[in-house]
Amino acid sequence: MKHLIAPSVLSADFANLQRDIEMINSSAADWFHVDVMDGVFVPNISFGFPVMEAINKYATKPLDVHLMIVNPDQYIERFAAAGAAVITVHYEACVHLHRTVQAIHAAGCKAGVALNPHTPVALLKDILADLDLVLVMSVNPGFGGQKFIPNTLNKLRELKAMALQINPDLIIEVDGGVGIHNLEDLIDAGAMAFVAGSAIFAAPDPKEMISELKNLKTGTLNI
Ligand SMILES: O=C(CO)[C@@H](O)[C@H](O)COP(=O)(O)O
Repeated sequence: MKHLIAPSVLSADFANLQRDIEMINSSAADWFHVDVMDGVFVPNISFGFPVMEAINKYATKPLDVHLMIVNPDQYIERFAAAGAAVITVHYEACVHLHRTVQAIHAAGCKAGVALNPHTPVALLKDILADLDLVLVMSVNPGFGGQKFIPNTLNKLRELKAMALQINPDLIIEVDGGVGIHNLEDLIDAGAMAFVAGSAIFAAPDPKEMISELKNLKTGTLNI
């Protein structure tokens, strides 16, 4: 399997959202990464259902929805109805994580769990078999344009080793400070899906940058 590129809509130009969505549609990207922030779980507010529905109206690729919100359970069906293909909740935001994962699957979506930089990968051992995806945060969630935290590489290696034992089909995604400068190291550490915001939208030619990210390492991943 070739690695997946998920441009983060958070870094798009919201005054020209349809234009940026169509750029992603016509690019080498695999998914749209949709960051929902509530101002409680993270110190920032992004957008909610109206924007998510607008993205879904024009997007022709799966929506990979990252919920940085408390009490995600109460919104899962609405995000599924708004077009989510993958719903990722935060480990740190869920008291009954297994129930939340069941609810995501019951809503017809793939289920992901995100880990903040300080949260050990080992805490996922007893839920890993039930997950489709783990999102390893390589910055503290809340803002685009932050610097990649190097310890993420150790976390990815540890998660990859766990996944090989427990859930070989698991998609390992990484988010925050990802770009052409570190993509190869991240692939080597075990990641296979890459969220990129500023690396794409601050590039002179965002569509060309998506192609560069997609084609950086030739061949297929050993997953
Ligand atoms: O979830 C988040 C931030 O909380 C990310 O998806 C960022 O939007 C990634 O932005 P860059 O670090 O790639 O600029």
